[in-house]
Amino acid sequence: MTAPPLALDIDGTLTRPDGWGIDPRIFDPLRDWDAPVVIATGKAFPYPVALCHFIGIPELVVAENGGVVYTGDDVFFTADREAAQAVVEDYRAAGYSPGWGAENTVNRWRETEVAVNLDQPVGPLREIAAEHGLEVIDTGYAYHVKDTTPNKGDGLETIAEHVGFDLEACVAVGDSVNDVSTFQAVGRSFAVANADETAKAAADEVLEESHADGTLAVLERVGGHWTG
Ligand SMILES: O=C(O)COP(=O)(O)O
Ligand SMILES: [Mg+2]
Repeated sequence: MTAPPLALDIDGTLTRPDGWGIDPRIFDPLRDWDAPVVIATGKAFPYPVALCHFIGIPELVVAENGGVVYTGDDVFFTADREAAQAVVEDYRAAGYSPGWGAENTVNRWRETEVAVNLDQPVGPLREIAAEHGLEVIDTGYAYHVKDTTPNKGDGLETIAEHVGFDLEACVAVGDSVNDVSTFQAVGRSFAVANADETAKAAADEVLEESHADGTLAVLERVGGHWTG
């Protein structure tokens, strides 16, 4: 009769109905959640750490699409940034730009991949990434130039092992292709209504509600009366 561990994406999943900014309604239920809460995101490491800090929950974090994993005790890096940086240098040499401005905070603390603004041409980016043996994923919030190996699901497994919770009991919510590995790693997965087709196809259930409304509906459903 206890609450299940949670694996939650940020953008598209904890966001306000207009898609941007954290919905403040998620703070109290997550702070009071009676089981581990893992924030699994494509965003750079400081963002989910800060989110946990401001919610007031232990820092259990998968960042950079699995490139950085934090168990609360140890940090694991499963890729390095150098290869992605080389792709971006070639992209620049071809006349393009990551599209964030010179002193951007999107990539400033990013350690294992590089993000490119969605308003930049993705065709040449994909071509150059492929030449370097890397991939480009589109989360609906940014293009991520990354090593093909890391993913959120493997990061979540690392955290579950260290913290000691059962992934089969874990409930995940997400909205995009970078959440598919999370969905595959857990016992029960939900895609919010605004999710992309890949995430919807991979989820056990597609919610009627969008963004944080979807996540709040899941918390309502599974909180406290979970039987596994
Ligand atoms: O960083 C992104 O592009 C998306 O972030 P998310 O994985 O928390 O949705
Ligand atoms: Mg997302």
